[in-house]
Amino acid sequence: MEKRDTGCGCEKPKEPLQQPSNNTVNPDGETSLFSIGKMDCPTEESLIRAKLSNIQGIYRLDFNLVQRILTVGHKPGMEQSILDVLAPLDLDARLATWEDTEGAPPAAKANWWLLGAAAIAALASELVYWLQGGNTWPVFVLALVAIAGGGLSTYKKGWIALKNLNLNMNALMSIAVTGAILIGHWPEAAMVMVLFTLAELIEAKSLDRARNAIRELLNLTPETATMRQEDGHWHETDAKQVPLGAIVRVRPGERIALDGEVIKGNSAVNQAPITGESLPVDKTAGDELFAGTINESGALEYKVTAAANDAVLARIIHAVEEAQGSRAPTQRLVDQFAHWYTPLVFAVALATALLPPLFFGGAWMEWIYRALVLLVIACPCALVIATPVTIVSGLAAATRHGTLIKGGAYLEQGRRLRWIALDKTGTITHGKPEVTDFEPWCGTQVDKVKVMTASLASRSDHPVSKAIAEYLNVKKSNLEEVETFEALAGRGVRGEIAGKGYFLGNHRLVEELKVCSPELELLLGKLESQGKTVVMLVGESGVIALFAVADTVKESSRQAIEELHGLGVKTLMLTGDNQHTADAIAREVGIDRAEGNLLPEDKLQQVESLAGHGRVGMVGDGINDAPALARADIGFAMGATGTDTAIETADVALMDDNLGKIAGFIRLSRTTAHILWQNIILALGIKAIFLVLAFAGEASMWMAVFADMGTSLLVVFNGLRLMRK
Ligand SMILES: Nc1ncnc2c1ncn2[C@@H]1O[C@H](COP(=O)(O)OP(=O)(O)OP(=O)(O)O)[C@@H](O)[C@H]1O
Ligand SMILES: [Zn+2]
Repeated sequence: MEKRDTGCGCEKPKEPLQQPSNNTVNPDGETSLFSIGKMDCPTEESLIRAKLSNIQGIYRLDFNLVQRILTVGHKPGMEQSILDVLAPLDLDARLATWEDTEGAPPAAKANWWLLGAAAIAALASELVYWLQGGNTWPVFVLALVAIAGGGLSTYKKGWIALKNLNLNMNALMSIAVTGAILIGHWPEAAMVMVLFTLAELIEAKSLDRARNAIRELLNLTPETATMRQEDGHWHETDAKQVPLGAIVRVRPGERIALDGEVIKGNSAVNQAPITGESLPVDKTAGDELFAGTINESGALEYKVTAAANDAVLARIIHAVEEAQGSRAPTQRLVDQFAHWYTPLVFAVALATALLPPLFFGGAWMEWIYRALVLLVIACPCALVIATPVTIVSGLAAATRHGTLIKGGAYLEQGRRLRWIALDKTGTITHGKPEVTDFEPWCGTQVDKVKVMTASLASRSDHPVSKAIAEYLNVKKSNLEEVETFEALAGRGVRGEIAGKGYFLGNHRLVEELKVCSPELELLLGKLESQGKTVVMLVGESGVIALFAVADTVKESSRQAIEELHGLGVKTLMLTGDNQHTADAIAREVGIDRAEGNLLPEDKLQQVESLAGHGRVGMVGDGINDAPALARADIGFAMGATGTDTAIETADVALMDDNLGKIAGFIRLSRTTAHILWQNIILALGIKAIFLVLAFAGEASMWMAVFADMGTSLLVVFNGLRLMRK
């Protein structure tokens, strides 16, 4: 259990963001994170897996290659023994937490001078060999210098792998280089070793870029904040030291250092770092501010509401980093393939070295050489690295646009969505309805009706109730005491005032109470066909008054729906509101189908009934949409800056309430899939070509290393391309 120091003893620590949920859960188990400093190429992963997977008490292993984090689910108290098992692998393993992964350990320091000298020695060896027409002692010496300078670490890692009966790239390279030496190809052995080491270094560097892409978002928050001291002076303070409740000042043009609530001043704030929307938002006393956003026009004073490491932005970043650990389906497929590929090529190489000379009179030296080339080709590195780099770049791009994706799997699945179900209130509309009509129904005194209604409505958080309470504007001291107050899901509220029962609710409720009448029905029909929502105050003698409220459609909704249709995605509106209103709003924004009068479980059922027609996404703002959001293949939460629960429960959280982000997400998912397949075809294609060439004796060893290095770099850069999307 990890605790955050919120800087205030009485503050309850927030729950850590959820781990991706597709893991086996063991109720009495613990989860530990290990930082594996030298886990660069996926080859190290299989080494660790082989070591740990057979140990009693370990039930889960998750590798996050990009962050170099290994998550182990195990019986309590096993941390040290896990470290002991990992120690001989020499991978620099240590216990870690998500908080202290601050910039994952940098790639092993490259000794460029040594590598440069090794490269010169290798080239010189090649040159001398060519000038003197054969292997002379200077050729040996130069080649040995090159191999020692460039390849010792490869040999060391290769040896550890071989000892563990693991054929990783280092093992294959060590065998290939040693083999080349044994058959007298000295300069080539030297060249291959130097090139391989260089390739590894460049690859590690490019992975660092992907790794830091998300971290860089965190650098958006200033290190210091201007805090008011007890004596009223302003003082520049380390942002991490600012306690909750402190008063902080931010000048125009400055970035906001901490989450807070404005207490003084007016300004426009650019919230793009969080919402991806660069249109400034006006802020005044009482409004929320987010760390990392930019204060544009005026000076603001605000009260700090979250410690630095608890800011919305910090929590987003942790969520995305954890999301990188969950494997996308393609990645699992590729991993499985790689698992078989290397041993298979190794077997083929062995056969190539032995069979032709033994049975078909081939020349030994020639066929052994071809076998060695095959070994070089056997590395699946490019293939295995291609997927995580692409996915992580995609996740980073989405985060930059204010879309928080909770796992690579969702990014991959997004392009398959055929239906999007949308909630009405707060998703398509602003969710801030206003009262348009007030009609007393029976001859009760209007003033009394207002007080009764306001007393009930002010007890509820529902937008409709809030609108009514605001409209009636009854002084707090005049409100009646409400007893046994109760919210009736999808209907309204009830409570007792002065011993008498009252209801405030919709048509469904009125029908259930059997107090409807044809006259009422007529008026309801008229108001509803105008897109209004009607609720009624009901007393013991029947309906007392009618209130109609109308919500406005967001300007962005119409275009967002059009974009979805353009992508071939069908839309369905699901709402607890009446069918007339549902139809009116649906028509206004161009939604394909609308279903009204739905209770939360009906929304779930609607989503379920779509499941037969391809993947289904559901967009909602939380409360009565939760079951449907959970059932959908991808659940989208709107306006996640407001609620922590949205960040934590949804599969994809949209940081502001612009529906257009859904189409953006689907497009990004399609591009990601494109690049993924490009990468896989590229990696496999180049291998296939070289396999044939090597077999035909047309490929030399260092062509093979070049090809391998080139492919790795190509797929990494191709993947990083997504980051600019
Ligand atoms: N607390 C309440 N006060 C007043 N009316 C309510 C309340 N709760 C529900 N209602 C009535 O019941 C209807 C359905 O409510 P529900 O919360 O299920 O969905 P909704 O808010 O209308 O919209 P959506 O499903 O699109 O989010 C509301 O439109 C309203 O008429
Ligand atoms: Zn009726």
